[in-house]
Amino acid sequence: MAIRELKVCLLGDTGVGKSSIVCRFVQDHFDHNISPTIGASFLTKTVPSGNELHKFLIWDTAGQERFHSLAPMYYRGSAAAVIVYDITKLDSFQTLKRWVKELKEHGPEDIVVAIAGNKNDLGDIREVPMKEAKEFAESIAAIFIETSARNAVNVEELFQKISKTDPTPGEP
Ligand SMILES: Nc1nc2c(ncn2[C@@H]2O[C@H](COP(=O)(O)OP(=O)(O)OP(=O)(O)O)[C@@H](O)[C@H]2O)c(=O)[nH]1
Repeated sequence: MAIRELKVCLLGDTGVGKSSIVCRFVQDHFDHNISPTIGASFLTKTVPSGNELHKFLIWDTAGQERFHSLAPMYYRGSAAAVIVYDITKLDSFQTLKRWVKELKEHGPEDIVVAIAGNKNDLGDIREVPMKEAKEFAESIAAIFIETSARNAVNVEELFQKISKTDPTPGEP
C-alpha cells in the first residue's frame, strides 16, 4: 500500500490546546495537567485513507512568545499549518490572525491552512462567535473546524480534512 507523507505544523497562542489536539489525535488521550511545550515536539500518526496510508509528520510548536522566532523552522517545511485558537479567549483569535499574516508573508506559497477553534466543550464561556471565525476562514480560503481535544470532538475530522485537500509535500 502506498504511503503518503504529510508534514503538518501546529501554530497558535500558548494554552489554546495545540499539544492536547495532537495528543488526542496520536494517542487518543487527554491530560488536564499537560505542560507547555518547550521549543517544539514531533509526533507521527499513520491512518488508512482509501487505497493509501497517510503518514502525518506533526510538528507541535510552542505558543509562548519567547519561542516565536523558532516557528519558521517548522512552517517552512510544512504542507499544512493548523492554526489553533481557544474559543473562550478572544486574544487567541487575534494571535491567530497574526499567524495567518506571517504565513502569507513568509510561509510556503501553497501551504494549506486549517483554522481550529479548540475547547468547544466550553461553549458557555465562549468569546469568539463561530460565525465570525468561519467567515474569517472563508475569506482566506482556509479549512475551518471547532474541536474539543478534551471530549474528542472533531480532532480526527480536522486531520481528515487536511489530507483531503491534497496538500503538496513540504520541502525537506
Ligand atoms: N476544556 C478544555 N481544555 C482543554 C482542551 N484542550 C486543551 N485544554 C487544556 O488547555 C491547557 C493548555 O493545553 P496545551 O495543549 O498545553 O496548550 P498548547 O497550545 O499546546 O500550549 P503551549 O505548549 O504553551 O503552546 C491544558 O490545561 C489543557 O488540559 C479542550 O478541548 N477543552
